[in-house]
Amino acid sequence: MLHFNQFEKSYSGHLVLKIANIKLPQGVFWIKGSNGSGKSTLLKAIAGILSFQGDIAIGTIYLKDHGIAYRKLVNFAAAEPLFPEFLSGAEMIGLFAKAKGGGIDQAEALLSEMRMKDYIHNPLSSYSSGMLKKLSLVLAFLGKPKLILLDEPLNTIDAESLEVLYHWINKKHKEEGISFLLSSHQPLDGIKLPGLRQINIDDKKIILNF
Ligand SMILES: Nc1ncnc2c1ncn2[C@@H]1O[C@H](COP(=O)(O)OP(=O)(O)OP(=O)(O)O)[C@@H](O)[C@H]1O
Repeated sequence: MLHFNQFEKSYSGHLVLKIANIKLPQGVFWIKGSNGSGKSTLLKAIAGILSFQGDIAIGTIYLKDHGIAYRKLVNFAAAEPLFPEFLSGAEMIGLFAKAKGGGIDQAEALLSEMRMKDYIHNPLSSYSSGMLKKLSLVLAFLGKPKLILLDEPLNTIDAESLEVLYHWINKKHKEEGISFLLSSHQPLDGIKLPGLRQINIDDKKIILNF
Protein backbone atom coordinates (compact mmCIF):
# COMPACT_ATOMS: atom_id res chain seq x y z
CA MET A 1 0.00 0.00 0.00
CA LEU A 2 2.70 2.53 1.07
CA HIS A 3 6.16 2.25 -0.44
CA PHE A 4 9.26 4.09 0.81
CA ASN A 5 12.09 4.28 -1.68
CA GLN A 6 15.44 5.52 -0.29
CA PHE A 7 13.59 7.91 2.02
CA GLU A 8 15.67 10.32 4.12
CA LYS A 9 14.63 13.38 6.10
CA SER A 10 17.07 15.85 7.60
CA TYR A 11 16.60 19.27 9.15
CA SER A 12 19.55 21.62 8.45
CA GLY A 13 21.80 18.66 7.65
CA HIS A 14 20.78 16.76 10.79
CA LEU A 15 19.36 13.33 9.85
CA VAL A 16 16.05 12.50 11.57
CA LEU A 17 14.75 9.49 9.61
CA LYS A 18 16.13 7.01 7.08
CA ILE A 19 13.96 4.32 5.45
CA ALA A 20 15.76 2.47 2.68
CA ASN A 21 13.06 0.35 1.09
CA ILE A 22 9.92 -0.68 2.93
CA LYS A 23 6.49 -1.67 1.64
CA LEU A 24 3.74 -1.28 4.20
CA PRO A 25 0.66 -3.43 3.62
CA GLN A 26 -2.93 -2.22 4.06
CA GLY A 27 -3.91 -1.94 7.70
CA VAL A 28 -4.33 0.16 10.80
CA PHE A 29 -0.95 1.04 12.32
CA TRP A 30 0.10 2.67 15.56
CA ILE A 31 3.37 4.60 15.21
CA LYS A 32 5.22 4.64 18.51
CA GLY A 33 8.39 6.45 19.49
CA SER A 34 9.82 8.71 22.14
CA ASN A 35 9.57 12.50 22.02
CA GLY A 36 11.52 13.84 19.07
CA SER A 37 11.95 10.42 17.44
CA GLY A 38 10.31 11.62 14.21
CA LYS A 39 6.66 10.54 14.29
CA SER A 40 5.22 13.89 13.16
CA THR A 41 8.03 14.28 10.65
CA LEU A 42 7.18 10.90 9.13
CA LEU A 43 3.45 11.65 8.92
CA LYS A 44 4.00 15.10 7.40
CA ALA A 45 6.41 13.67 4.82
CA ILE A 46 3.88 10.97 3.85
CA ALA A 47 1.19 13.67 3.67
CA GLY A 48 3.33 15.51 1.13
CA ILE A 49 3.67 18.70 3.17
CA LEU A 50 7.37 18.32 4.05
CA SER A 51 10.33 18.04 1.69
CA PHE A 52 12.55 14.94 1.87
CA GLN A 53 15.01 12.88 -0.15
CA GLY A 54 13.93 9.74 -2.01
CA ASP A 55 10.29 9.05 -2.79
CA ILE A 56 7.05 7.67 -1.34
CA ALA A 57 4.27 5.95 -3.29
CA ILE A 58 0.74 4.82 -2.64
CA GLY A 59 0.41 1.79 -4.88
CA THR A 60 2.04 2.92 -8.10
CA ILE A 61 1.41 6.65 -7.61
CA TYR A 62 4.64 8.39 -6.57
CA LEU A 63 4.44 11.66 -4.65
CA LYS A 64 7.22 13.37 -6.59
CA ASP A 65 5.97 12.33 -10.04
CA HIS A 66 2.22 12.68 -9.50
CA GLY A 67 1.84 15.13 -6.62
CA ILE A 68 -1.77 16.08 -7.22
CA ALA A 69 -3.04 12.53 -7.71
CA TYR A 70 -0.98 11.33 -4.72
CA ARG A 71 -2.29 14.04 -2.37
CA LYS A 72 -5.90 13.09 -3.22
CA LEU A 73 -5.15 9.64 -1.83
CA VAL A 74 -3.72 10.82 1.50
CA ASN A 75 -5.49 12.82 4.20
CA PHE A 76 -3.71 14.20 7.26
CA ALA A 77 -4.85 15.57 10.61
CA ALA A 78 -2.13 17.42 12.53
CA ALA A 79 -1.43 16.92 16.23
CA GLU A 80 -2.21 20.56 16.92
CA PRO A 81 -4.30 21.81 14.01
CA LEU A 82 -3.92 25.44 12.96
CA PHE A 83 -6.67 26.97 10.85
CA PRO A 84 -7.38 30.57 9.76
CA GLU A 85 -9.38 32.00 12.68
CA PHE A 86 -11.60 34.21 10.52
CA LEU A 87 -13.11 31.23 8.67
CA SER A 88 -15.95 29.09 10.02
CA GLY A 89 -15.81 25.31 10.37
CA ALA A 90 -18.33 25.05 7.53
CA GLU A 91 -16.08 27.12 5.26
CA MET A 92 -13.11 24.86 6.04
CA ILE A 93 -15.26 21.83 5.23
CA GLY A 94 -16.28 23.48 1.93
CA LEU A 95 -12.63 24.12 0.98
CA PHE A 96 -11.47 20.60 1.87
CA ALA A 97 -14.48 18.89 0.28
CA LYS A 98 -13.69 20.70 -2.99
CA ALA A 99 -9.99 19.81 -2.86
CA LYS A 100 -10.55 16.21 -1.80
CA GLY A 101 -13.65 15.52 -3.91
CA GLY A 102 -15.99 14.97 -0.97
CA GLY A 103 -19.74 15.60 -1.21
CA ILE A 104 -22.05 17.59 1.07
CA ASP A 105 -23.81 14.41 2.24
CA GLN A 106 -20.52 12.89 3.39
CA ALA A 107 -19.60 16.03 5.38
CA GLU A 108 -23.10 16.33 6.89
CA ALA A 109 -22.99 12.74 8.14
CA LEU A 110 -19.55 13.18 9.70
CA LEU A 111 -20.53 16.44 11.41
CA SER A 112 -23.71 14.93 12.72
CA GLU A 113 -21.95 11.86 14.16
CA MET A 114 -19.30 14.08 15.82
CA ARG A 115 -22.09 16.35 17.15
CA MET A 116 -20.61 19.47 15.60
CA LYS A 117 -23.60 20.90 13.79
CA ASP A 118 -24.53 23.42 16.51
CA TYR A 119 -21.33 25.40 16.10
CA ILE A 120 -20.04 24.54 12.63
CA HIS A 121 -21.02 27.98 11.22
CA ASN A 122 -19.22 29.87 14.01
CA PRO A 123 -15.78 31.44 13.38
CA LEU A 124 -12.86 29.17 14.26
CA SER A 125 -11.56 31.84 16.66
CA SER A 126 -14.41 30.78 18.98
CA TYR A 127 -13.57 27.04 18.92
CA SER A 128 -12.03 25.23 21.90
CA SER A 129 -8.98 23.00 21.29
CA GLY A 130 -11.21 19.91 21.32
CA MET A 131 -13.62 21.48 18.81
CA LEU A 132 -10.68 22.30 16.50
CA LYS A 133 -9.34 18.76 16.90
CA LYS A 134 -12.70 17.28 15.96
CA LEU A 135 -12.86 19.54 12.90
CA SER A 136 -9.41 18.34 11.82
CA LEU A 137 -10.59 14.73 12.18
CA VAL A 138 -13.70 15.37 10.08
CA LEU A 139 -11.53 17.02 7.39
CA ALA A 140 -9.25 13.95 7.38
CA PHE A 141 -12.19 11.69 6.54
CA LEU A 142 -13.45 13.76 3.58
CA GLY A 143 -13.15 12.53 0.00
CA LYS A 144 -11.96 9.10 -1.04
CA PRO A 145 -8.49 8.66 0.47
CA LYS A 146 -6.60 5.36 0.50
CA LEU A 147 -4.58 6.41 3.54
CA ILE A 148 -5.51 8.58 6.53
CA LEU A 149 -2.76 9.93 8.80
CA LEU A 150 -3.81 11.02 12.29
CA ASP A 151 -1.15 12.65 14.47
CA GLU A 152 -2.03 12.27 18.17
CA PRO A 153 -5.77 11.82 17.43
CA LEU A 154 -6.63 11.17 21.09
CA ASN A 155 -5.37 14.56 22.28
CA THR A 156 -8.12 16.81 23.66
CA ILE A 157 -11.15 14.90 22.34
CA ASP A 158 -13.76 13.68 24.83
CA ALA A 159 -14.67 10.02 25.46
CA GLU A 160 -17.82 10.16 23.34
CA SER A 161 -15.96 11.61 20.33
CA LEU A 162 -13.24 9.00 20.77
CA GLU A 163 -15.84 6.23 20.41
CA VAL A 164 -17.04 7.87 17.16
CA LEU A 165 -13.44 8.06 15.91
CA TYR A 166 -12.80 4.36 16.66
CA HIS A 167 -16.04 3.51 14.86
CA TRP A 168 -15.04 5.58 11.79
CA ILE A 169 -11.59 3.98 11.60
CA ASN A 170 -12.95 0.43 11.81
CA LYS A 171 -15.76 1.11 9.32
CA LYS A 172 -13.55 2.84 6.75
CA HIS A 173 -10.91 0.13 7.00
CA LYS A 174 -13.36 -2.76 6.79
CA GLU A 175 -15.72 -1.40 4.16
CA GLU A 176 -13.43 0.70 1.97
CA GLY A 177 -9.98 -0.77 2.65
CA ILE A 178 -8.64 2.58 3.85
CA SER A 179 -5.38 2.30 5.79
CA PHE A 180 -4.52 4.37 8.84
CA LEU A 181 -1.28 5.53 10.44
CA LEU A 182 -1.93 6.82 13.95
CA SER A 183 0.72 8.35 16.18
CA SER A 184 -0.11 8.37 19.85
CA HIS A 185 1.69 8.61 23.18
CA GLN A 186 -1.49 7.47 24.90
CA PRO A 187 -2.26 3.76 24.53
CA LEU A 188 -4.49 2.98 21.59
CA ASP A 189 -7.18 0.46 22.37
CA GLY A 190 -6.49 -2.81 20.52
CA ILE A 191 -9.95 -4.03 21.51
CA LYS A 192 -11.62 -0.98 20.00
CA LEU A 193 -9.28 -1.19 16.99
CA PRO A 194 -9.07 -4.91 16.14
CA GLY A 195 -6.08 -5.79 13.96
CA LEU A 196 -4.08 -2.76 15.16
CA ARG A 197 -0.38 -3.26 14.32
CA GLN A 198 2.62 -1.44 15.72
CA ILE A 199 5.46 0.43 14.07
CA ASN A 200 8.30 1.73 16.21
CA ILE A 201 10.64 4.59 15.42
CA ASP A 202 13.98 4.11 17.08
CA ASP A 203 17.42 5.49 16.29
CA LYS A 204 16.21 7.17 13.07
CA LYS A 205 14.80 3.89 11.70
CA ILE A 206 11.34 2.41 11.53
CA ILE A 207 10.82 -1.10 12.87
CA LEU A 208 7.74 -3.06 11.83
CA ASN A 209 6.47 -5.04 14.82
CA PHE A 210 4.29 -7.53 12.97
N1 LIG B 1 11.01 22.37 11.58
C1 LIG B 1 12.02 21.75 12.20
N2 LIG B 1 13.26 22.25 12.15
C2 LIG B 1 14.31 21.63 12.73
N3 LIG B 1 14.20 20.47 13.41
C3 LIG B 1 12.98 19.93 13.52
C4 LIG B 1 11.82 20.53 12.92
N4 LIG B 1 10.74 19.76 13.18
C5 LIG B 1 11.20 18.72 13.90
N5 LIG B 1 12.53 18.82 14.10
C6 LIG B 1 13.38 17.86 14.83
O1 LIG B 1 13.16 16.57 14.26
C7 LIG B 1 13.10 15.58 15.26
C8 LIG B 1 11.78 14.83 15.17
O2 LIG B 1 10.71 15.73 15.48
P1 LIG B 1 9.21 15.26 15.42
O3 LIG B 1 8.35 16.44 15.75
O4 LIG B 1 8.97 14.58 14.14
O5 LIG B 1 9.17 14.17 16.59
P2 LIG B 1 7.94 13.42 17.27
O6 LIG B 1 8.33 11.98 17.38
O7 LIG B 1 6.68 13.74 16.57
O8 LIG B 1 7.98 14.09 18.71
P3 LIG B 1 6.84 14.26 19.86
O9 LIG B 1 6.53 12.88 20.36
O10 LIG B 1 7.57 15.07 20.89
O11 LIG B 1 5.70 14.98 19.24
C9 LIG B 1 13.32 16.29 16.60
O12 LIG B 1 14.69 16.17 16.93
C10 LIG B 1 13.00 17.73 16.30
O13 LIG B 1 13.79 18.60 17.09
